[in-house]
Amino acid sequence: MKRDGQVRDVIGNTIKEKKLLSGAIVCTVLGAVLVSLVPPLILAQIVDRLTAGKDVTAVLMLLYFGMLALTGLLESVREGLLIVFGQKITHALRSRLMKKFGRLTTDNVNRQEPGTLVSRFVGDVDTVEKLFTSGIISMFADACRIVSILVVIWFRNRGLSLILLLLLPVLFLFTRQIQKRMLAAQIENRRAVGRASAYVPETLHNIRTIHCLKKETYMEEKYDQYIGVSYQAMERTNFYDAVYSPVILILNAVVVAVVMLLSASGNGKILTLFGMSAGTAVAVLSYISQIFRPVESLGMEIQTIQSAIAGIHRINEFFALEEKKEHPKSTGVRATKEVPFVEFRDVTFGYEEHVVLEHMSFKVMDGEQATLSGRTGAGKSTILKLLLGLYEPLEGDVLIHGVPAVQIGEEERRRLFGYVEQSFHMVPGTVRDQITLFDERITESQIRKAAELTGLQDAIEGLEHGYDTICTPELFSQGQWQLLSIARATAAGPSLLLLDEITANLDADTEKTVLQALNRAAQNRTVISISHRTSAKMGKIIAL
Ligand SMILES: Nc1ncnc2c1ncn2[C@@H]1O[C@H](COP(=O)(O)OP(=O)(O)OP(=O)(O)O)[C@@H](O)[C@H]1O
Repeated sequence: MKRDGQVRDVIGNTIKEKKLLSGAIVCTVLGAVLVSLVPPLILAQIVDRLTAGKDVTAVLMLLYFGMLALTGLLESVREGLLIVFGQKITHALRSRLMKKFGRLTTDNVNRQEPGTLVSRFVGDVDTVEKLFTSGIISMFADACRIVSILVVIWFRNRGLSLILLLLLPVLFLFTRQIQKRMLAAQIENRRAVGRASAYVPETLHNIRTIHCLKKETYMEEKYDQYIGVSYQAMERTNFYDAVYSPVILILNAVVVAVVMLLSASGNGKILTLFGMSAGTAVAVLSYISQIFRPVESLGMEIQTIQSAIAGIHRINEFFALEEKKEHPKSTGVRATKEVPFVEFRDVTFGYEEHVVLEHMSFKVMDGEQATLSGRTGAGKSTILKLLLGLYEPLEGDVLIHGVPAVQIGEEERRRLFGYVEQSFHMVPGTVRDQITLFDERITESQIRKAAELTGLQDAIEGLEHGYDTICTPELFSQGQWQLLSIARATAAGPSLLLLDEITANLDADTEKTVLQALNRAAQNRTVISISHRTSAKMGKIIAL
């Protein structure tokens, strides 16, 4: 596991980078705790002066309201700063997650389920943000608050502080019990929501099959089942929430009543513990309500921290996934007459335990055209993946102009390879973006040349905004999308075209158009293709 990939390090780095912000948070947290202790003490003095028939000075009144205002101000500044800090953490974490995603091995990328991946980036990162906005720091502030109030009450009414010392642990345990149950329900809810959100894109993906097999009812029932589990878990959370608050309020009222009754009892012994002036009584009342609130929040904060720990654990699991090996990148892959363009030299490769290619050797020379042929599952697409450097051979060498395919640098890839798959994968953006894939090195004339080569230029120019039209799935027909695939593959002028059953999903007429475009694109290029259709086979046959 790479240490620098962990959530803890992202948080640590953010604290280091934002020293001023972190310092300001500590100051406002401690400041708010200390300043909030003062108003009840001033109030006690005011009430004591009034009951003794003395005047209350304007300064005392102003000080009281001033301290109240300062407490409010410090608390709001603290909340604001915490939100900013939480957002910095979120930003840093999401950027790090995306970086990690880009570095995953091809196998690990294939294994990611869209719903689960989205919940790593969204839900889990949000729980880490909450750790700061309403978890660990608020918990520290609340703990400071409870201790400081207990200290002040100890000097004002020893009896009450003893009652509170006995009561607070019980209250805390009760709170924890409730929160634990709530957490279990929330986790169940999150899992159900994850399953339900993953189910929607999955269903959309298979919607044709579902309609063909008339499986709509099964689909609806399955979705209902997922959201049903989620609603049940939410109802349990709401129930605990509804029970907890009234219990706390009643307890608060009972403590106040007991203390007031005892302080008015007239019994000398009781009064040594509970006796107090009218002013102190007012202050004590205020402190009691102040001490219950943080105990109540403490439970919530523990829950937030627990969810964040679960979120952190899942994010750390993602960070621990295996990354692509770093290879020294080649800077200049040069074509020479003596070295084959593509060479498989005694290659053995398999996915985990499953060996697909054994001691495979073949050569394709510069400008040559070859078709990979073999039964389904023989490993034809795997050969293209090895050529693209997505996987490394277990044994032997996969060479492009004598250089191992995995060592070909990013800059060189588009100049070397043009890859056309069975179906087109649209990227969000315009028609131009589909062709360039946001590669700024591809010029306007290269874009137009690629469109012309595939015979798509009239269709594109006929669109309302031409090359700047935003793409939607219904913009082109299936055959036209496949032509756009060829335009995308040839735009950067690559010397090798890799074609993976590009006409597999097309009717005979469209296949003819695509093959004509392909023949134009294949001029002066090396081509390795896979096709089961005899009509689409090009050049020499490499049998698997
Ligand atoms: N990412 C993967 N993880 C595990 N096994 C895989 C993976 N990709 C392919 N395979 C397996 O490797 C074998 C070869 O697959 P490949 O797609 O290369 O075959 P193919 O010859 O192109 O087949 P087809 O003609 O049906 O497209 C198959 O048994 C397939 O199940």
